[in-house]
Parts: sequence; structure tokens; C-alpha cells
Amino acid sequence: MSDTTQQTVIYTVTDEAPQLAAASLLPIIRRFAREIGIDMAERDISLAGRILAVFPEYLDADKVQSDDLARLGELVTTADANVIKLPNISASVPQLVAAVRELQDNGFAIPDYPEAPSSDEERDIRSRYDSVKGSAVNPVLREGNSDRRAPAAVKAYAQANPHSMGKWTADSKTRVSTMSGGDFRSNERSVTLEADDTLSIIHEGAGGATTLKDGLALPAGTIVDATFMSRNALLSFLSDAIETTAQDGTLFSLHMKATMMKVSDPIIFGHAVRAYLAPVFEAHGQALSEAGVNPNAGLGTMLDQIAEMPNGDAIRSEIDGLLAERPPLYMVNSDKGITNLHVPSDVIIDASMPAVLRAGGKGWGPDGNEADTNCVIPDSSYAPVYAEAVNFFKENGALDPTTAGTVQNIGLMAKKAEEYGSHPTTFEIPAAGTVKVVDAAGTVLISHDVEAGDIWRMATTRREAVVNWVELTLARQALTGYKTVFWLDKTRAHDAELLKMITPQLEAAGALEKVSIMAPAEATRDAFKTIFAGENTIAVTGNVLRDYLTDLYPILEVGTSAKMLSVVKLMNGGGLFETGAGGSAPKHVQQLVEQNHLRWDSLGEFCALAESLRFVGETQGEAKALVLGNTADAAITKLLAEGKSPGRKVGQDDNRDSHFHFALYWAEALAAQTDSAELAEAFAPLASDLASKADTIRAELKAGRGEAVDLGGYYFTDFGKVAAVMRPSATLNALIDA
Ligand SMILES: NC(=O)C1=CN([C@@H]2O[C@H](COP(=O)(O)OP(=O)(O)OC[C@H]3O[C@@H](n4cnc5c(N)ncnc54)[C@H](OP(=O)(O)O)[C@@H]3O)[C@@H](O)[C@H]2O)C=CC1
Ligand SMILES: O=C(O)CCC(=O)C(=O)O
Ligand SMILES: [Mg+2]
Repeated sequence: MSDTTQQTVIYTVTDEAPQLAAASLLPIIRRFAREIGIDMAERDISLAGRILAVFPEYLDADKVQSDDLARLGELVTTADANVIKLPNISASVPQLVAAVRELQDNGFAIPDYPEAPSSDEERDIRSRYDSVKGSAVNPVLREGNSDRRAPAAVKAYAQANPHSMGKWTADSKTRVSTMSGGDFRSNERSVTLEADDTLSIIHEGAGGATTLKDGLALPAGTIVDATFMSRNALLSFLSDAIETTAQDGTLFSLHMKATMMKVSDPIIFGHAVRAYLAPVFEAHGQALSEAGVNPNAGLGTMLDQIAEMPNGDAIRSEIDGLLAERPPLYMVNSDKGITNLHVPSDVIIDASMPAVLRAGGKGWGPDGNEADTNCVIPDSSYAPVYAEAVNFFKENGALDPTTAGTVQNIGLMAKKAEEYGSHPTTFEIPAAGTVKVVDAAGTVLISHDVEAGDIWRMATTRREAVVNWVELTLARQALTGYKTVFWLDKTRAHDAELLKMITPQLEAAGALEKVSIMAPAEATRDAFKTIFAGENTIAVTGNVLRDYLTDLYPILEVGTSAKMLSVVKLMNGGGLFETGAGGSAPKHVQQLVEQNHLRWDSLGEFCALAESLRFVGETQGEAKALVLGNTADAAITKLLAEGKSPGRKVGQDDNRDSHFHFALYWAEALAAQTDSAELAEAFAPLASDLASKADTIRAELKAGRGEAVDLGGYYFTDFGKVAAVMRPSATLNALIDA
């Protein structure tokens, strides 16, 4: 080994496809990194690992799991952090329940998930599970703002090898339906704290005052927003939307973020299930609730529970009758009869809306055919982005990936900014009354009159996060020279406060004239015009639009968000390198298990790795880490050029084959470079062995494709079994593990 940097880079262990990919890729990365003394340390932030970590006293001593997420949460506030973060499951209740059952079956004595906790013990258990549920990882690690863009090599590859795009026609009946009032957008109020303060949230009703939350200590300069979704307005909107879908003759599709907005959106999802099955709930509401049926967990769980009820068969046939009679539902899997309303985490707006837009405004119907769809997005804060995208494509036809420019994103994300940090302060209101945000002196800052069942939430945005977001924006603009647009709506309460904050900063930086400010719909049209003309732009957005746009534009421009570079410059100096902008692709696991083909593309991991290594080089003054990072980039470019990315179908190359090629090209690039003779010499033998044994390795990797494999579990896989499936080449393993 050469002289060492003694740097630790964290590689996260997550779930589903990225976890499987890591079983093959991480040993390869370690083989390269150890050459310059970088220790690639794993931290388990999988759903199963996180569940075990919150129940130590329930477990036998040898089964107790360390709380790796909490440790990483501390690390990311330090300058030492260098974390490669793979996508993880943000669990819905059905996923959480399934993971708990799997762990119990494996001998972990953890308690059941209490659906309706009734004792102090159950309430404690429930609150621990709630801390694991939904988007519980990303907000903890994202101690910085977000910089996401398609790497130049990826963009160039897509322009030369365009992915398929559906055809848009002017007479498409696809549309976006959203609320015109009574929603989060229209009820929003916003204030900026002038001094450090400690806030409380009080509900005053006929029964007196109740504190919903207190002790909310916030620094001066925090923007505090509060708003609510009226249940009555939502119900009337949903019933109208079902009616207009029937009139349009389109599919009914609901697009929510029940994972990240883990308190509000499952409730809204549940109202949509109730609205769609309204006659069943009218006839059997009481029996259903006595049987513990909670539509917030989706139609799938509901049908399982109904099957156990004494008159379950009769209710089931009424449901089947309604599914046949009401507007057809957009399907997740029409072969298996899984609808959009089955599981709250199956249709997630950031990925699902771009899929519809890419397909020419089409979704899959129950008959297995594509059809136009009514995309129902209840809250109108961000629905106009998709509505305007639909309008634009109807007018202009689909995007041409061969000529399109690119939309990059700088997202305000640090310190749990905006709505995505709101779940601890989101409440389903128990009784009519007033909800007030009150400061330490007792002054009411914000007040809303609410009805029972309304969903009220408070969100906060810290000034230091905003200042850093503007700095990051100006740095990217200076580097690229791209047109820079802040997607902010002056007529929206939160955005107006944000504008008051950023305007002086832009002015002081002499940048006020260099940027534009546009409301989301206008900005959407402008961004499409820009990329249709082959030009590039930077979309500077809040946290939710960061999430939405970094799937939307990549999926249209380069066919996937898996190949995005996703860098989080941590505010205290460290680096968090997310792998791609997409999720954990549960469908891919199913294909691997059935056919031994993993179509997961690790390009996001490769890009994050290259950035992470360069970050070691830059922050530690370690030239060899720069060489390792730059050669990893060269390997990525070659991998794309040679078409060695995974194919979708068994028989084509898969994830494992792409890892081999990445290793080969990386070793070759290292052997060929002239910046470090020592590294060239160190990697020459590996490069030559990988090249000379390529045929054997390729054949060993391909053995057994098409046959079912056993991973020993889904959420809690068996390490040995996964390694056997993901590392099937003894020849490659011998070179990597040597
Ligand atoms: N950063 C994070 O931790 C994130 C986590 N998630 C979580 O991931 C889970 C699934 O989310 P979902 O919304 O379904 O989105 P996914 O991105 O997992 O899946 C959508 C589709 O995108 C394609 N895709 C995504 N990544 C890749 C890749 N690396 N290689 C090839 N294709 C890819 C696949 O398309 P096809 O099937 O056509 O091949 C896939 O079916 C949820 O639990 C969600 O919460 C979601 C987003 C980010
Ligand atoms: O944390 C999550 O639940 C998903 C995050 C996500 O979709 C994103 O960051 O793009
Ligand atoms: Mg996303």
C-alpha cells in the first residue's frame, strides 16, 4: 500500500435494489480505495436496521443493533463527514408492518406495530415506530442544500442514444385536477421571527385549550408557515374529481407523497379511498371501523381486513362492483389487479407524474391498456407545475431528448426546510376551533379557524439555510453562466417571506439583475421553452420542488433520474453524496428474485463515488484521491460510450455486468493516467488481469440467469445468500478480494 490518507468514507447500507447492488459494488470500491488508505465503512440505515435500532431492550444481547442513523446524523454536522448515501425505503404502514413481521419470523422479539395504541406502553411503541416510518432518513442527513444535475457524460449519452418517448397530441384528455380553495396553498400564513423564540401550537375548542406542541425553540430569522387542508373542501373536491373523470372517460389517478409527507398525505390518501368507495363506507362504515379498517393504509390492506370480516364476501363484491362502475383506476400492476389506491407508497408523485408525462400523458388502465388520465393532486401549491407541463406538451408535442438542453436544480433543503420538515408539527384536528401559533410572550403569531378532520401543519425554514442556498446558487451560476430562475410565487405567503429575505442578499451580491423570479407555472413553461431551444437553465427551488423537478426533468431529458449527480454540500463543511435522485425500485428486486436479472443502474453510485473521492482530494489535499475520482469519471464515460449499462430484460447485461465493466475501465484508466506514477503502477496488474480474464468473468457472472434465486428475505435479507447471488464470479472475486 502507498502512503495513506487515513480518511473514512461512509457507504450506507439501505434496502431493495440499491442494497443488492452494493453487495457487488462495495467490494470493488474497497479494492480501489484501500490502495490510497481510504476506509469505506458501512452504516446500516435500512428499514430493518432502523426498526431494530429503536427496540434495543426487546432484543437478546447478540441481536441488538446500533443506531447508525443517529450516529450519521451527528457526523453530517461535522467537517469530517464524507458520506455516500444510497436511496432507502421511506416506509408506508403496509411496508413497516411487513418488515416487522419478517424480523419477528427471524427471531427478533420486537413488538407488533400498534395500529390504535391504547396503553402507555403501546403509545411508546407506536411513537418509536413513527420515528422509523416515512421519510425518516434523508431529513436527518441533509444538513446542507441540494445541487442536482445530469453529469455532462450522461447528458451527451442521452442526446446520442435517446430513450423512448410517448407521443403527445393536442386532443389528449389528460389533465391535472387540483383544489381551488380550502387547501394548504390558499390557507397559508407566514411570519419571520425577529428574535430567538420558543413557540407553542395551541388548539382552542369548545372543550378548552389543548397544547398540540410546545418548546419549539427557533432562532431569529426563521420563517414560520402554518396552513391547513379543510377536510370538507377536500371531500367535495375528490367527489367532483371522480365525477369529472367519469365525464372525461379517463383514468382516475391520485399522486401524493405519502412517504415524505408521512402525516398529512396518508390521511389525504385515505380520504381518496373513502371517496372512491363512498357507497361502501356509507353502507358499512361502522362495521368497517369496528373491524379496524383504516383506508389510510390503502385498499390492499383494507381488502385483507375485509376478508376476515363475517360479511366480508358481500362487502368485497360491493367493492368489486364499484371498481367496475366508477371511472377506471390508474393501475400499478394491471396483471395483479393492483390499483393506484392499493398502497400509499406505490404511486409517489415525484416519480409517477414524470412517468405519465414521458408516456405522452398515458397511464395503465385495469384492462392493461394505456389511456389518458385525470391526475388528481389535491393541494394546489405545486400541482400547477404538472398542469402547465401537460399544457405545454399538448401545444408543442413531446420533448426531443436528442436536442433538449438541461434543467439543473439548486434546492433549499438544509435544516428540514419547508413542508418536508413539517411532520412533527402536523395534526389531524380532533374538534372544531382555532389553532394558534403562539410565541414565548403569549403573542399569537398565526391563527386559523378549523373544523374537525382538517389537517393543520406548521413548517419552518432557517435563515442560515436560505443564505447558504443563495450562495450555492450564485456559485453555480458563476460556474455555468446558465439562466437562473427562482421558482417563487410572490402571491404565496411563504414565498413572499422568502423573497423579503433573499432580495437584500442578491442585491448585496450584485446579482439581482442576473436572476429571474417566476411563479411555478410560469417557471415550468419557461424551463420547457429553454430546453426545447437546446439551452440550459438552473431552477432554484424550495424543498418540495427540488424533489419534484429532479425527477421530472431528468426522466424527460435522460430517461431516468438514476443517473443524476446529487451533491449535498453540508453547511459545516462535510460532503453528502447521494446516488441519483430516484428511489429503491422495488420492481427490480422482484425481477431479480424471479429471473436472476437486476436491472438497477448503478450510475448514480458511480457518480457519487467519483465526487466523494474528489472531495477527499480537495479537502485533505490528497492528490491521489483526486486521481482516483477523476479516473472513476473516465470509467463512467467509457461505460456509457461502450453501452455497458444494465438492460431491462433477462439475457441482457445487468447490474453485476456493469460493475465488472466499471472496475475494468477504472483500473485501465488508473493504469493509463500520468498524474500518479505510483497509482499507475499499482493498478496495472489489476487492469491487465481483469482484461485478460474478461471472458471467464463474463461467463461466470451470467451463469444461472433466468432462474429464480433466494435472497433469504426481503427487508431482512441473508448476507451470505445475497453475496452468492450478487457475486457469482469466483474469478472476479479472487481479483477483487486479493
Ligand atoms: N433518496 C431516497 O432515499 C429515495 C427513496 N425513495 C424510496 O424508494 C422507494 C421506491 O420509490 P419509487 O417512487 O417507486 O421510485 P423509484 O425511483 O424506486 O422507481 C421508479 C422507477 O424508476 C426507475 N429507476 C429508478 N432508479 C433506477 C435505477 N437506479 N436503475 C434503473 N431504473 C431505475 C425504475 O423504472 P423501470 O421500472 O421502468 O425500470 C423504477 O421502477 C420508496 O420507498 C421511496 O420512498 C424514493 C426516492 C428517493
Ligand atoms: O426521503 C424520501 O422519502 C424520498 C426523497 C426523494 O424522493 C428525493 O430526495 O428525491
Ligand atoms: Mg424524489
